[in-house]
Amino acid sequence: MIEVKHLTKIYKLNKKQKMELNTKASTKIAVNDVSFTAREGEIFGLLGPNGAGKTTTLRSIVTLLKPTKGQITVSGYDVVKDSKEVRKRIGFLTNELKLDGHFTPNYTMGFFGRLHGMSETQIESRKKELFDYFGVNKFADKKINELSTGMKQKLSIAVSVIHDPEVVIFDEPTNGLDIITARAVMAFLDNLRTQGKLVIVSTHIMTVATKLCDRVGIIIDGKKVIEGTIGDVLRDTQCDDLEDAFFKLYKEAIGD
Ligand SMILES: Nc1ncnc2c1ncn2[C@@H]1O[C@H](COP(=O)(O)OP(=O)(O)OP(=O)(O)O)[C@@H](O)[C@H]1O
Repeated sequence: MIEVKHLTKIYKLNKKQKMELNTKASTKIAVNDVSFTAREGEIFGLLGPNGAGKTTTLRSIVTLLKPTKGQITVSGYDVVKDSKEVRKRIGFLTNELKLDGHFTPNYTMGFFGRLHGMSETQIESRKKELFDYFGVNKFADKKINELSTGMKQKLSIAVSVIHDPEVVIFDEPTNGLDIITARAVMAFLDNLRTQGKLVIVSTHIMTVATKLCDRVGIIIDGKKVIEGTIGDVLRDTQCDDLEDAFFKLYKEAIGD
């Protein structure tokens, strides 16, 4: 289980950031008192427009950012005090993960497996499972530079979950992917849910959330405006689809 309690993240802004945001303020509240719970066997979606605070929330969960206020626990471990224990249990996937193009998929999987303290036997068996699933076998000894974009993306996912984590956090899972790769990624996440893993994804694409997520939390301008199953959200907003519900909540939140 992941419990996010009253998470607040405030960034200090440098001169350049102040100019970009067109503000004189010296800080930016990226996440403002956000709480939610996600459980094993479900895909929880963190939804919101660009800049809403999704990435900041996910990076706080995976121990890459320290919350300014509030507390997050992953399987009972505090992300600040027990960050090592949290990292063992989590796979963090982002399309920004850059693999070194001079190495092969085989070498890369071994390298990351060893980083996670896995034995060579464990690495080989997990590698086989993931390469079979994503169809990487034919390319396992080619340089990553020579692979197609879709294949590189599938390999990045395989690398991120080499240690078979119980929790998988995926920032914008389908962003920038072609339709075939996007479908393979969604099927993979669905499969993780079937295995009883806890999956959290962030997305601003409501059709992806509708297809994939059991429950969602919608964040607008750093604040959570609703949490529940897709059915709960539709009922509470009296809308027929998630996109309409999202726009209704967005208008209410920004006071339009
Ligand atoms: N390191 C930082 N320093 C200052 N401000 C930041 C920093 N990182 C993010 N922000 C600001 O915090 C807010 C939330 O950003 P965040 O990346 O969490 O949003 P997001 O919902 O993931 O959106 P996107 O999909 O655009 O990444 C934005 O206004 C962003 O400009």
